[in-house]
Amino acid sequence: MRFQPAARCLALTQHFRSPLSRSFSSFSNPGAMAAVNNTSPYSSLQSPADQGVTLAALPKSWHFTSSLPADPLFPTPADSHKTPRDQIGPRQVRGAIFTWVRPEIQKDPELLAVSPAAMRDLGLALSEADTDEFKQTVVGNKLQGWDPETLSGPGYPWAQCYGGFQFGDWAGQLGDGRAISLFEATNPHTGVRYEVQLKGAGMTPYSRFADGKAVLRSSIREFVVSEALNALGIPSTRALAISLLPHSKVRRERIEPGAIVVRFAQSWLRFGNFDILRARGERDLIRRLADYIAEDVFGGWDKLPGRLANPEDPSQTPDPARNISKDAFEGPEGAEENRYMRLYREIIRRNALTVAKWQAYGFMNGVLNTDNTSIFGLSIDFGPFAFMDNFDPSYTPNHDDFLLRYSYRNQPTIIWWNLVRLGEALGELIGSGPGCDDPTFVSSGITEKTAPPLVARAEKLINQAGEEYKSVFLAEYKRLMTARLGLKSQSPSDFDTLFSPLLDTLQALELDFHLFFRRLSSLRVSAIATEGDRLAHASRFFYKEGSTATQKDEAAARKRIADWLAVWRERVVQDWGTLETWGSSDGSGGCAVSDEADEQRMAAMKKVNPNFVPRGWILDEVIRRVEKGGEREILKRVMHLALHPFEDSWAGRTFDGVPYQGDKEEEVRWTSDVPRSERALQCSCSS
Ligand SMILES: Nc1ncnc2c1ncn2[C@@H]1O[C@H](COP(=O)(O)OP(=O)(O)OP(=O)(O)O)[C@@H](O)[C@H]1O
Repeated sequence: MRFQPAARCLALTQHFRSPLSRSFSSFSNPGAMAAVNNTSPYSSLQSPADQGVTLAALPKSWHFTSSLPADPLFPTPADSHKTPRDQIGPRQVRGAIFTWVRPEIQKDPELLAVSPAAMRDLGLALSEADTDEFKQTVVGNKLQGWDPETLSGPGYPWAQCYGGFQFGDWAGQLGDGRAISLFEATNPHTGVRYEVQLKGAGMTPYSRFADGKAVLRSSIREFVVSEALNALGIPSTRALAISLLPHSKVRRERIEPGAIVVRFAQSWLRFGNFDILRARGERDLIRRLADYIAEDVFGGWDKLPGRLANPEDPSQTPDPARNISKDAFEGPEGAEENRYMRLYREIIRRNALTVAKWQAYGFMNGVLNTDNTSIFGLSIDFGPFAFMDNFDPSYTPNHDDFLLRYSYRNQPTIIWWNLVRLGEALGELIGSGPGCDDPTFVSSGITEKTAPPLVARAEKLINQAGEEYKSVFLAEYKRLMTARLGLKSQSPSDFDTLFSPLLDTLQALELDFHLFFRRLSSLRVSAIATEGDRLAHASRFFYKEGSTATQKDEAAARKRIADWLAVWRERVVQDWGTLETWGSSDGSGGCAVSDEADEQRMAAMKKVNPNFVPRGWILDEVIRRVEKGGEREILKRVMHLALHPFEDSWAGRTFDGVPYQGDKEEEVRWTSDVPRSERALQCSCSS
């Protein structure tokens, strides 16, 4: 396996290490959202396609809390509810996966915006956003499934206990310090179940030294990016709504307005949920949590991927077999894989796919600690995230990340580093192989005698899994880059001849990553048939004012881009050309791309190369205008673009039968060159 060609986007080879070396201990009418100017627009936007249900009718459950152990201090919801809210302060919580805790009551909350796509995906009618039931539920004032009078009901809110490695060091107990889950909701049409959660709803036992609040600034960022990532096809936690808390003044670097984002995910479990149990030696809880994830989150042990045909060469098994029975063991003696290995494999593969998408789309989380790495493979926790402006592999959006640990280039390595920590937590279960259900092992764990083969097996399997991670990552990265470049087939030489030279060129010439792909999407093959054509068209990739790099030697910059375009054009002709079109305007030897085929290629490229990404400077503008100017519509407009990122334009068009007014000038500005002073912004972790 070669990693050199991908050096611009991954540095996987350096940081692989012996895994156990340390210790063993659009809603149906998504266009609707921004189509209006009134402050409570949603009811006017119902369309016949709105098949959603009311919040009250949405099927709800509490599998998480009924399957896993609660904080012993509050064994039942009633115990928690009877306790005055201000007495549920920070402390260490042992022997538990979560604590029952209700959100604080919020006075005069103002619902600022909802994501129509999120409403749709949850199965909610958009008109629900206008109801008091909805507005009170999304800030935690109204609890679903709980009657405060009788202190009873099918469910009660909770906060999770987790820990984490932050910037490589063990940070101890973290937990949901300002997130409180309300219920699980199952979309009645799709059957997909989500855990619905508030962020910024008050203190929990996991708040440590902080206040349980979230500021409007970071809430807007999370609200928009969660939905933007999902619209780009990148797995992410989601955001349903954002509310302003007018009476909440939050102290950060300055006093800022408080807000609550209601968000949802198929699972909010993080690697940190296992880290804390391992750190505390709570091995029975590790097993219980692993069982819960396999059975409840992933839908059953038989859904998990089995052993690879040839673990030495994972690329031979791009889609490992599933439907393997819970108790099956696969593999040779000393490397037998049990169901916990299959669970680990599922988590590895999901995260490999997600980080490949981040790399292909130039997204950086900014703080990839283990408490910010999802068991479900979702992008999770949006602090100092960013989309790449100028392509720079060493860029980190995190102002405080001096060592560039979470820079673009390092993301694949870091996710693997985190996966190894997870492997350590699951190591005993993975290493036990065919003995995982042995009663002595289950009750008492390993002994001096049983440890060595167990450790050896776990080490072997986790190391093998590292190869699988790389393989899944690379395959997905190649797939996406192939699509982004408008190619139908993959060639083994693409990494060396196309991808790496492109990334090198973007970096050397300080070109914008996203604009490059989008502008390439509308470049006709017939327009770059000759060297002269290519040199002429090269400048479309420059900033209007030229860049520092191109100003130095614009002719050389044009030449470099033209050379790359020549290689790209050949590959496009290979994939889209036909002998029948010989002699067409393209005029390439023996085989050419018809105008019709080229139109198809350009349309396909536009479907994978976004015109809009919520860059730092755009979010800063939105925040400024909402905070200082009291604007509200801008939130709806930015969300509309985030939910329809691949369109050429938005204002004045109709989306799913609903006219969208928008703001033409604004969207042209937001999809053009990033203003010079606003490129590659960084932000701090304060939120
Ligand atoms: N204002 C706050 N009050 C209480 N706890 C906080 C606050 N800010 C952060 N935390 C806690 O500190 C830890 C790390 O914070 P981080 O910023 O990574 O997470 P977050 O943004 O609060 O949460 P999430 O990962 O759920 O989006 C988490 O345990 C988080 O709950």
